[in-house]
Amino acid sequence: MNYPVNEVFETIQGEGCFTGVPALFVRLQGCPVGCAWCDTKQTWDVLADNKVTPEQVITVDGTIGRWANHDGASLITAFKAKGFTAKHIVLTGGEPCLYDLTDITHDFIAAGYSVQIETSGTFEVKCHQDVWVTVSPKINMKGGYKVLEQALIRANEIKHPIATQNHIDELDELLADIDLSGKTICLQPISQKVRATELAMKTCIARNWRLSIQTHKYLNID
Ligand SMILES: C[S@@+](CC[C@H](N)C(=O)[O-])C[C@H]1O[C@@H](n2cnc3c(N)ncnc32)[C@H](O)[C@@H]1O
Ligand SMILES: Nc1nc2[nH]cc(C(=O)O)c2c(=O)[nH]1
Ligand code: SF4
Ligand SMILES: [Mg+2]
Repeated sequence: MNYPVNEVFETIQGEGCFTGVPALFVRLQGCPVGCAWCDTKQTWDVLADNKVTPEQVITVDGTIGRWANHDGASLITAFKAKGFTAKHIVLTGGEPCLYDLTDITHDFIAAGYSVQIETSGTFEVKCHQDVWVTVSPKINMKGGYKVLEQALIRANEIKHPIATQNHIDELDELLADIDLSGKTICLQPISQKVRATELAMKTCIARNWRLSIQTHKYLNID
């Protein structure tokens, strides 16, 4: 199956449980969710005018939202051609679960990579059973509670972006009926704001949750 790929790069995972792990990022183009504070707004629309060649997306984009079709095999070939050495692949976006990720995650795992998906939980998560699923729940968004609940049940990690106490209260309400055993909960301050970071730290200490700061933004790397 082909997927619209916006960019591919090797870096250090900056967020969540795998913070610090060398990783190959595969960012898929397309997201209809529309978070006001989204840091990758260029990935929202899949515009025919922005279609480029498959070779052109094997590098950082950052602003344009250009895309090209790839499948798992063509991406693995591209990783090798680039001399990438990371063994962990992060499928992000955009919203990667707009697409059925069964094929691509099977290809990556068969090739010996560990795989993580970053998703908003607004579409059903379809992937290999060994994939680490990070759900960053987008509450009251398109998709509805049933879909979000399915994603939260599948999640290995729930990484919630927060700015105010209201965001924490919403998360409490959302998680009230979910069995959280074996899942890690992280709070991630929105846009490195000082007050959000203080609130996240305070709440993580009180609840024994994990703080996820976007370390790549402090390091000025991709
Ligand atoms: C760009 S999203 C792509 C994956 C998927 N659409 C999602 O929302 O999880 C990757 C991660 O960045 C987080 N994120 C996006 N913009 C952010 C911001 N300004 N501050 C903190 N986290 C942000 C999202 O919540 C998500 O955890
Ligand atoms: N270094 C780095 N870590 C990340 N973790 C999640 C990211 C994302 O945009 O999904 C991201 C990203 O864009 N860069
Ligand atoms: S769901 Fe993810 S990619 Fe989509 S707008 Fe929200 S943060 Fe951005
Ligand atoms: Mg990012």
